[in-house]
Amino acid sequence: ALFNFVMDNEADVFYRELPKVELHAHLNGSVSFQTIEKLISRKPHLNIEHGMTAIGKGQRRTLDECFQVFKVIHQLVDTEEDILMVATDVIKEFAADGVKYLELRSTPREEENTGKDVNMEIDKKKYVETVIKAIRQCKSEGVDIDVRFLLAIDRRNGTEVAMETVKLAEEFMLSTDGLVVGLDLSGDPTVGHGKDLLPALQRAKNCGLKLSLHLSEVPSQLEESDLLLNLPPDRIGHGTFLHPEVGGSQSLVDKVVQNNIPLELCLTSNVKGQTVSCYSKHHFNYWYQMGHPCVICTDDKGVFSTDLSQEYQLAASTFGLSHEAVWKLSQQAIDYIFAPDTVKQQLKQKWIDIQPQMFK
Ligand SMILES: CNc1ncnc2c1ncn2[C@@H]1O[C@H](COP(=O)(O)O)[C@@H](O)[C@H]1O
Ligand SMILES: [Zn+2]
Repeated sequence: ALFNFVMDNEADVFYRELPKVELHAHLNGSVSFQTIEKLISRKPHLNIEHGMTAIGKGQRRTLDECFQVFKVIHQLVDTEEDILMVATDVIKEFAADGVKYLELRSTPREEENTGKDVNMEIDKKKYVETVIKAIRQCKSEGVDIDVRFLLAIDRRNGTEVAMETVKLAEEFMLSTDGLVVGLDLSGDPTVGHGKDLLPALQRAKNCGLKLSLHLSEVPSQLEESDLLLNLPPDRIGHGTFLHPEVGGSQSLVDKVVQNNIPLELCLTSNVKGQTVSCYSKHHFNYWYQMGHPCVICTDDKGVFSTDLSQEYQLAASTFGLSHEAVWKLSQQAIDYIFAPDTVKQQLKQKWIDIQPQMFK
């Protein structure tokens, strides 16, 4: 029974051995069952149970309920020690799943930890430094994965916090020698408006930070999506309701196509969060058929009880992709990473080295 929580299923060996690129992973949504166990035992007074932090097999929640889950996880992850452990565990888990390049994203948070040791206080700068420390530690331990970091703007927090986050990202881009590569715009899509965040996002773009924006994750955001597409962003998260068949518009699709903006697609996240009714109706099909750049991602592997191997296998079984097509899908994702060309070349070589073992 314990293992039911661990993972819905385990992917077949082909998908586990497939070298993969993960471009859409929220740190606190990626916390595994095992790590949650450790956090719960550190904080028994919170009375948090597993059912509150993950959505298991066959279960679904509204998107709104998903955002309640993040609040619970944030309660469990509120000290420097927690953040360091969570980031380290998440990186090692992605590596164990065959991910060779990972862009982690996380919202810098400040936690007062009132009543506890003053040393436990954490500010946004310390938060970012701690994630970077975890990335560097994994690297020095020889974990076989290249990890980059995107600072996330929670749309709920408005103009000023967004600008503050951009400045922080700018600072860290320079001081970490390119480990911080860009920004993410995320958070409850029903709260706040993209227009308030445009100046901050524009500034980010101007100073060389890359942008990955959650766009049209829920219906009826045509105006906001249009505004944000004019930036344009370097990648799009979800884009579930961009195309006309689901209430989007052809002009939005045209903007995405003309700017050749890759989509980060997260099948289980959308099905469990109920913005997509079933796997076969996922918009992966629409964009993939068109030959548009699509990258399979997990979004929140902990909360949605999945991993990247499973997501590739689900895409393949749902849409009838051959092993060759799946290989191509994972290989093409290299072109859409935010790290520089030298990194892309290294990854492409890795794929070339691994290919013969997988197609013998
Ligand atoms: C399910 N679809 C989604 N849509 C929008 N934002 C999401 C999300 N899933 C996660 N996040 C964003 O990531 C945060 C948790 O990780 P971090 O604390 O930043 O590491 C959430 O609070 C939310 O802002
Ligand atoms: Zn997301």
